[in-house]
Amino acid sequence: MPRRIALRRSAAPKTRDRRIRATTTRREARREAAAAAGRCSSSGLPRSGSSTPMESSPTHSSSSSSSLSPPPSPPDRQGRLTTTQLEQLRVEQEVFGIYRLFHGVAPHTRSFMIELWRDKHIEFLTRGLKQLGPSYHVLDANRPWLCYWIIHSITLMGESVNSELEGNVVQFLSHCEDRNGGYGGGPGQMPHLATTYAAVNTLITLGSEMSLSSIHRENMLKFLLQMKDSSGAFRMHNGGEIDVRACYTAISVASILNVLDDELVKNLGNYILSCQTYEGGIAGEPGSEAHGGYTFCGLATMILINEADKLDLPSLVDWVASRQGVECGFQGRVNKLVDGCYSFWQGGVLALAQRLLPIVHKQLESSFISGVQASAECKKSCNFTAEETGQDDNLCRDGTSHPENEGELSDFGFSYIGRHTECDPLFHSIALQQYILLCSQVLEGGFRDKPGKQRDFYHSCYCLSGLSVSQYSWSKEDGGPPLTSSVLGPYTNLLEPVHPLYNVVVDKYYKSHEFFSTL
Ligand SMILES: CC(C)=CCC/C(C)=C/CC/C(C)=C/COP(=O)(O)OP(=O)(O)O
Ligand SMILES: [Zn+2]
Repeated sequence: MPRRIALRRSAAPKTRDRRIRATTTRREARREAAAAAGRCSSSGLPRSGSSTPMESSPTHSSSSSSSLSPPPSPPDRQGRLTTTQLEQLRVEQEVFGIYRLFHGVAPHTRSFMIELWRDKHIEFLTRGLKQLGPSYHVLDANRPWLCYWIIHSITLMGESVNSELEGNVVQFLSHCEDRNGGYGGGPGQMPHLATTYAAVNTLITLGSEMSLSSIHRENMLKFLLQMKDSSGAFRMHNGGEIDVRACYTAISVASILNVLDDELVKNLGNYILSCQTYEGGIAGEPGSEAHGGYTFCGLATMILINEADKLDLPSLVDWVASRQGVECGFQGRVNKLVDGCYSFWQGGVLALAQRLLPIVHKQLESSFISGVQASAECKKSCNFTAEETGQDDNLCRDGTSHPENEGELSDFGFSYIGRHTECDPLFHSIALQQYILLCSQVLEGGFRDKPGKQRDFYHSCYCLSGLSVSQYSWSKEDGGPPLTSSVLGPYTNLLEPVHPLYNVVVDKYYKSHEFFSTL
């Protein structure tokens, strides 16, 4: 599959130049790491080859995984394992995963187990995408989602689909677009906010002129306004349910396409606020239980409409941080099992909150005396200054609203990503990478909820998105190459960074921002 790395420098504004440099540095760093490891493919990825010395030599004994046993043979220099090695590794991975689920500590971690099996993932994902053709009938109302999960996953690994597949996807999504705006789950189906979000994120991730210009923004705005309820919230579809997911998908689409207006935002913040529970997290609708998926949707929406300071952020952060368990992964809600997909839903919330820490401190200070002490403690480790956090952001840092400081509604997603933080991650990022690579990664390609479950495209997308968020969680500037110590396993495991508000790869976001801000 061809790899497209070319980025046009010509009319790029300053910020974009900075991004291009960051991208180049990231790719160079990954390439250098691959070269040092003896894997010299042009993209820095392990390459599949034909016969290798490892394959023709006798395999190492299939002895136990005790730490007294001799160190395992590494995979060959091209990153391939023999069938016997693969089988042994699978058994070890299952045992390790199950062991971790019950005991929460690693018995013995073998270095080659923590490798990201890129080629296998790309193979699994590309095969899935090709199967989405006209004869596809499984999950028929979900095809835009499948496109997004697969194409976003491929892009996170620094690859892209070939132009024929891209053309097919753009054409297919055009058939799903309603002539009055929005996208349905398949051709001729009723437009729905979830599939609209999936279709728009797919087209932005593909990123070509053909792809971006296929979206009819005026109709989209009309559709979004139709989904707006008098309460301020949104419905998933005409006559459909109202919930926080609908609010997020509507606002994410409006913001990224640069059509967000006051009418869409009216009373929305109060609705989301009414979904924050006594636990600290956010529920799907008022009166329900807090859940990681909805907490992500609620917080991202509030940031995009510049009302994050209305939420009780200290209790939200506290609730989400407490969802990372001894197994190293995240659970979605209290008393439930960990699951790889929450690596993004919960990990993403903490990545967002990391850049809201000045508001968290202010809320703690103005609440009660123990809050002031906690804030002082926290400040000592975070070391904020006004200049560091104040670069063209319009979020209130004193917990109150200042309409005179407010910028254009569609700017909040853009200014958020350029923001600098001195704060360390709010979760254990290496532990999360362990869960994703050791328990969720399937060696034949793809990711799963947990050991014992089947791989699927949804979990592949959100495990990889969570992995990216974790790898960059120590970076003080968004998108800058992380230190090797922030990336578990070989540096070739490094993924592309995502824009955590929309969950699209940052470079793709910048390209779309440039495209839609000039229209
Ligand atoms: C953008 C968009 C559409 C976001 C969706 C966000 C999301 C994942 C919401 C979660 C929905 C939910 C209540 C799952 C619980 O399932 P469960 O009971 O099977 O899982 P659990 O035991 O882990 O809670
Ligand atoms: Zn899941």
